[in-house]
Amino acid sequence: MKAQLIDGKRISAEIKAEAAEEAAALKAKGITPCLAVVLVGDDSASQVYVNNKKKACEAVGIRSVSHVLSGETTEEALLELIAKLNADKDIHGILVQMPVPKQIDERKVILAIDPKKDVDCFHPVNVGNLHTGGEGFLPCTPAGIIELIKRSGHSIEGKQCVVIGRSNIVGKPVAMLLMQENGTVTICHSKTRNLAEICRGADIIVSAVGKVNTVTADMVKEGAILIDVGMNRNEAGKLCGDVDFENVKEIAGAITPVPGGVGPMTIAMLMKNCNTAAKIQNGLE
Ligand SMILES: Nc1nc(=O)c2c([nH]1)NC[C@@H]1CN(c3ccc(C(=O)N[C@@H](CCC(=O)O)C(=O)O)cc3)C=[N+]21
Repeated sequence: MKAQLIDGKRISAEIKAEAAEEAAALKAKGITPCLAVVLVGDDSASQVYVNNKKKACEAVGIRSVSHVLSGETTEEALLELIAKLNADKDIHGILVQMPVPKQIDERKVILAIDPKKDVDCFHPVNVGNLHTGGEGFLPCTPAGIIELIKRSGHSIEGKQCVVIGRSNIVGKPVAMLLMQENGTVTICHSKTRNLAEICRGADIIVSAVGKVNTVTADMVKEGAILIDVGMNRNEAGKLCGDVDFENVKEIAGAITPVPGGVGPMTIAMLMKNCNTAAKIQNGLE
């Protein structure tokens, strides 16, 4: 293997250790950071993610409370719960696990969360702050990607960055963060005509599509950095990313594995955001 393996497990552990110190410092001031996790329905993948988030809170010393609602929950009932959590001074972060069942409008849910408690950074006020480079939360997966690149020893400044995917949770915000790090950013998507050619010009590729083999070896420049946000199952049912890892790792300069790359970073950054939320709500930031 030619490429450096970017170890998301190790780097996320580093960040969680920093978050644990921060949480301890807050507790010394009489503030216990607390995350409320809301899960609607009994999707098994969502249950696993929510459990992982609770475990991370425990390890870091952040309190967590969970609300598990039936899949038949009405939008009104969910909005009511969010209003209650917004008003609760002991709760600093609110995370409603996505996706929500179809009778509930995801956008209304996001708008209902107090921006000061929006640790996902999904609320338009926080998205706006992200775009204007202001203070506040950074979205967990995109911020985790920037940390992965920097903490594995690479700089973004002046680099050609290609983001594949334009979702609100990954593609668009990670493009913005890469630009703020002084990268030159191209965003590609399903209607992009010459994806392979654009990728071949990239120093950094971030793939967030959700499709196996979106990035193959012929699309990668020698020495490029590959960040794989994909979470797919292959024919064998094995978890794999968007990048053809086995072949790309012989060409790339650095590459993230799936699992063990971007996924753990998302949760580590969530822990940081919970501390930030507690600080904001106590006038410390
Ligand atoms: N409001 C909201 N906020 C989210 O942040 C959010 C969400 N909804 N809905 C679902 C997605 C997905 N997500 C992941 C987090 C960690 C891993 C993770 O740690 N993955 C590990 C292991 C995965 C496994 O083994 O199944 C890895 O990649 O190594 C994956 C996925 C957060 N999400």
